[in-house]
Amino acid sequence: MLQVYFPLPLPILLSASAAAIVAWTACISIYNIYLHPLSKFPGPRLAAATIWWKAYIELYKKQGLVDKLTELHALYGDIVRIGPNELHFAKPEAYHELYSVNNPWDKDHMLYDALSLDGRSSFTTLKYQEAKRRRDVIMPLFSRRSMLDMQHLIRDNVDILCSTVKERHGKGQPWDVYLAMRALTIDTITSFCFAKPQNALYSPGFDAPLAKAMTMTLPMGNIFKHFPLVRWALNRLPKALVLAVKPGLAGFYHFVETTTKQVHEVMRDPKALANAPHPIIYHELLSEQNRIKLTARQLIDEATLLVFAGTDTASNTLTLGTVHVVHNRDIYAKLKQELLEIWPTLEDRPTYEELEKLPYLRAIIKESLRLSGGTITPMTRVVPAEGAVICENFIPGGAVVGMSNVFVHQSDRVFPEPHVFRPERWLDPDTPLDNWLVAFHKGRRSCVGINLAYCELYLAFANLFRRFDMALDSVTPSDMVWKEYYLPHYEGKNLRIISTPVLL
Ligand code: HEM
Repeated sequence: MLQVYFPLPLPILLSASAAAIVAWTACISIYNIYLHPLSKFPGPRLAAATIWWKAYIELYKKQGLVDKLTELHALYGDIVRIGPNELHFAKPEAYHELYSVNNPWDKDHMLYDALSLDGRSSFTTLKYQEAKRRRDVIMPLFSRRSMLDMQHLIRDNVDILCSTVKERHGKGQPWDVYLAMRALTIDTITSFCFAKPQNALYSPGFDAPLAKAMTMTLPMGNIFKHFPLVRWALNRLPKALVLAVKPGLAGFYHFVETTTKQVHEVMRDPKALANAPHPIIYHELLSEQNRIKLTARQLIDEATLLVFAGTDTASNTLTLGTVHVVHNRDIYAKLKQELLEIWPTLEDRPTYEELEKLPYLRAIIKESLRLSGGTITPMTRVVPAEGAVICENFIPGGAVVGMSNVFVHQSDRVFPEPHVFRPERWLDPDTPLDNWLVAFHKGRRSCVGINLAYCELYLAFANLFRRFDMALDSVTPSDMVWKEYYLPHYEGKNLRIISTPVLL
C-alpha cells in the first residue's frame, strides 16, 4: 500500500502552514495599507488591505456596491480607495477624464471575466486594441444608416406589442410593462442581429423564458466576480443537471442552442447568408474583409453578449420612462399633444427620423436614460504604465479606476432635484446638459448599440403613447425598486398598466 511520508507529524505541519498563511496575509495587508502606491488615498482600512472587502459588501452584506460607494464618498471625499489596487471617483467631471476618447485603456479582468462566457466577445475583450478590431467589424450593422434602413424590424416588434396590449384591453386585463419591455427588446435584438426573433412577445403575459433566465443569471455575476472558478465550473456542468436545480434557466439554453445551430449553419455554408431577409451580424463577422477569424465558440459568445447587452439596458429605460410619464399627467398630456400634432391620424405613421425631431419626446427619452442609467456599476479600467492625472491627482500605472454613472446622473450640482423625473430640464437652452448624459458610456469603449437603442426608444414610446390611453393599475413610480448587479436589476412590485386603444 502507498504510504505518504511526512517529515513532521501532520498536526504540526498543518499548524505551521496555517501560521505561514496568516503571517503572509498580514504582511501583504500591511504592505497594502502603508506602502502600496495607492496608500495615500482615503477609504476603509479593510478595502485597502484586501480584495475580499468587496466580496464582503456584495455577497455577505448583500449591499449594492453603488449604495456603499455613496456612503463612502460622503465620508472620505471625491476619491475613495475601494480595493488594494482600485480607486473610485465621485466628481462628475472625473467621468470625462476617466472615459475620454484620449484614453485607450484596457478593461479590468475582475469585472469583465465575470461577464464573459467561455471566450471573449467585443464587450468582454480586455485589451483595447483587440477590442477595437472586433468593434470595427460589427459597427456597420449598428450604424445610423443601417438603423434607418431597418427601422421596420423594430416597428414590426412594436406592432406585435401593441396588438397584444389591445387584446388584453378587450379581455379587461392590464399588462405588465416591465415584462413587456423586456420581451420587446429581446425580440428586437434577436430579429435585428440574427433574423431569428425569440418570439418573446408571444409569451403568455409577456413572461418570456429568456428574460426569466436573465433575471436569474444577473445576480450570479457578483458570485462569478469574486469566485471565478464557480463560473468556470457552471459553464461545464451538463445542461440536465443545471436545469434540474434551476429550471428557470431553460430559456437561456434554448437561446444558446438556436444560436449554436445558426452559427454552425453559416460557418458550414457562408453563401446561405445570401438568403437572410436583411443584413445580420454574421454578414459582418464572416465577411471576406474581416481578417479576424473567429471560432464557432467565439461567434456564439459574441451573439449571446449582444443579446444580454441589448435587452435590460433598453427595457429598463422604457419601463422607467413609461411608468413616470403615465403617472405624471402633465408630462403625459404634453407628450400626447406633441404626438398628435405630428401624427394626426393613426394610419399615417411618422418615421423614426420624424419622431427624432420631437423635442418633448426627446427630453422624455433623455430623462428616462438618466434615471435608469444603463450600466450603473463602476466600469473598471486599468491606468497605463506611465500613470495618469485624474481629478488633479497622479494615479500610478496599473491602478484600477472606475466611476459609476450614478454619480453623474444623480449629482444635484448638475441635475437639481436629481430624483425627480423632469423632462423639462433637457429643454432649457441656458443650461445644456447633453454632455452629462452618459448612459451609453463615453470614450473608446462606449456603447456599440446606441443607434439601435435610440431607434427602439423613439418608436416604442411614440407608438404606445399615441395608440393608447394609459393609467397605472395600483402602482406608482415609488414601487419601482432596483438593485445594482452591474445593471439595475428590477426587484419591485408588478408594474401593471391599464390601456385603452384610441380610435383615431
Ligand atoms: C438604452 C440602451 C443601452 C444602454 C443604456 C447601453 C449602455 C452601455 C454602456 C454603459 C456600455 C459600456 C459598458 C462597459 O464598458 O462595461 C455599453 C457597451 C456596449 N453596448 Fe450598450 N447600451 C444599450 C443598448 C445596447 C444595445 C441595443 C446593444 C446591441 C448591440 C448594445 C451593445 C453594446 C456593446 C457590444 C457594448 C460593448 C462595447 C465595448 O466594450 O467596446 N448596447 N452599453
